[in-house]
Amino acid sequence: MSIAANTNSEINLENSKHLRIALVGKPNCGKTALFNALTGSRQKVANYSGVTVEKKHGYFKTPNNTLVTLVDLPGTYSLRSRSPDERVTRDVVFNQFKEENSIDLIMAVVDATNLSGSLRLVLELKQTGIPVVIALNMIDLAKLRGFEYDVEKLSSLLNCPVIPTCAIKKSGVTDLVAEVDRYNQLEVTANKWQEPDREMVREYHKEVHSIIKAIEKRKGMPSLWSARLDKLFLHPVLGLFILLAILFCMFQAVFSWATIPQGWLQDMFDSLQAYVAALNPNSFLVSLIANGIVAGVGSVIVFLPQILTISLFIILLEDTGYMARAAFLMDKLMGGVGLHGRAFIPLLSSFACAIPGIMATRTIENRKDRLVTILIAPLMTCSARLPVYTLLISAFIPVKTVWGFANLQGLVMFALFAAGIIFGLIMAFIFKTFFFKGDRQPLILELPSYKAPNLYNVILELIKPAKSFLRRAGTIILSVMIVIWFLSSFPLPPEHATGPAIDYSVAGIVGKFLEPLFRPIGFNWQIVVALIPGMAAREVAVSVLATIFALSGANDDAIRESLTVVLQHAWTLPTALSLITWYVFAPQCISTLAVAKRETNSWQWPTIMFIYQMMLAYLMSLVVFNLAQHFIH
Ligand SMILES: Nc1nc2c(ncn2[C@@H]2O[C@H](COP(=O)(O)OP(=O)(O)OP(=O)(O)O)[C@@H](O)[C@H]2O)c(=O)[nH]1
Ligand SMILES: [Mg+2]
Repeated sequence: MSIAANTNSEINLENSKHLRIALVGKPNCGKTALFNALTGSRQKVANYSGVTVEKKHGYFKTPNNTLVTLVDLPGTYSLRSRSPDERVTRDVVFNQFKEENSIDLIMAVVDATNLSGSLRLVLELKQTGIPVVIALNMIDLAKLRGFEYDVEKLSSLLNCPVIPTCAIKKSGVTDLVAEVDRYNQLEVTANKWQEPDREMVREYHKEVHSIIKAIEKRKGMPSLWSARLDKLFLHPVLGLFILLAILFCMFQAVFSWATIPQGWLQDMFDSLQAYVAALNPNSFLVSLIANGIVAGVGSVIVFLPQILTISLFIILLEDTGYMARAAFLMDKLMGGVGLHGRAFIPLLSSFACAIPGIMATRTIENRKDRLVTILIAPLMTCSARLPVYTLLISAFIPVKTVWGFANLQGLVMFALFAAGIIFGLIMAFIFKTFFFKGDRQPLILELPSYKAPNLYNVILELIKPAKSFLRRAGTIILSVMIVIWFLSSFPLPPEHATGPAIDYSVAGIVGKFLEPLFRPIGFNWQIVVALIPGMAAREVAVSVLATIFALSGANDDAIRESLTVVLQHAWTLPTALSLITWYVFAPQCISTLAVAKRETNSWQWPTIMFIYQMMLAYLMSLVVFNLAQHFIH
């Protein structure tokens, strides 16, 4: 069997042949699952089209000591390639990337439950002259649905090896690797591929049809369950209701399940902070560790259960195949504001983080549609906002049950997410009407069949956000917090100072200098100080507040209280509401702007993104602050 290895350095390049193999196939046929099975990688696998949007490399060695570089590619139905992600696949097949060598072998992945959708691409691939080996994947599902094929005949008709595989169970993988070892027996011919015109497409279809007729020993049935469930989930009224119910449960879960482990973590960090602080109240080092590191980083880490809860919901929606249905349901609504139906999945991914969301827009063909989607992606509530929302909601929104069953805090969180979506749609409408006029293309998206979520995959995908969250806490947040501690502690106050030491520090001075600018929207100087490093990573704002309040309280021997309680005393409700509003809209993330620059290849779009978000945030906070003051006082 193959030896899994992920990095170049693990492989001894001497004394071995080297082959470059590309995985090519229609979307959602299991290319990445096969890639992971062959190379031991952990690339994202999910049950909808357009999961992979860029090329990924992995490595393995065959029993004959051939070193293989395997390239996982975005799915495509044809080499004609329309959208940016599909173009990557075509460019790899035709060796358009200067920095890479040409492909020696194509591993064509064919969905055994849907041959007609897969074989046309195989016929095109055969035209390239590059040797092809076919993985007849999802053979388990095909069998289950009653399909039976004459594999040998398929192999002779297409004149290439065909290996039945089940990528998620790794079955057939050994045979596939054995075919790689027989590479020398395969013929390389000249490239005869031409961009297919209508007539050629018709010819291809005919050929596919006759191949299927010749090899199909028994015709299976499409999944009965999928058809039944679709009647429910795709129903124009009931379906929307179910979608809303699912999202509602997700936010309720954040404030019911997740708050329990969050409480444990909070207690742990509070005791740790108190313990460290008590070691030597006058030492700077102790203060740095207690108030800067433990209070700052701890205040963010306690939100891990929230991040995991939302991630779990999204992973389950992706893995079961529901996500593509949600895209269809939303298509009408999104079409109403001029958004492309394909914008749904990138926007939904932006709930985890705008960065993969913006990258996922590569599946959108039309540049204008893609730009609009990129511009509004940051308005979707990413997980980095969760700590800020949760903290402020816990501090200012009472724990109350409304309508007999709903948790009020969960409802407010739901409303914040909804605000992001609604304003995203409004902005899309404005952009589309004034800047990117154009016709709307219909959404063509193959609906995957429903599957029970794969436990291994769910755990694997859940570990990823947990890891990246903790990594952020341990790197960027930790380093920002150390800097913030210094800026909030020095210079030291003059000898007979009356106020807390932080008032005399750099952070205090800068915050107070900028405060007038933010006074109309109700922000005090502590918030202003928190917003600046919050640009590096949104959650940092929570850490900064924790440190500022820890330092402010350190002098007057106050009993250490949790940040939630401190905030309740320090801020008014209008201020809190204004800050929450700011977080819904403000461009508080440099990495998002950087990715927007990379994906659009210009500074123009991230600049527009920054300016419109800033204006929107200020304006909305102003409105909310004034309304709240008017009604609450
Ligand atoms: N039952 C079964 N499911 C499979 C098999 N291979 C993949 N899957 C599932 O099919 C779905 C799609 O798999 P991916 O590997 O993400 O497909 P892909 O071809 O990389 O998709 P894109 O990147 O979107 O083009 C996932 O839910 C997998 O778990 C298989 O052989 N049998
Ligand atoms: Mg993939």
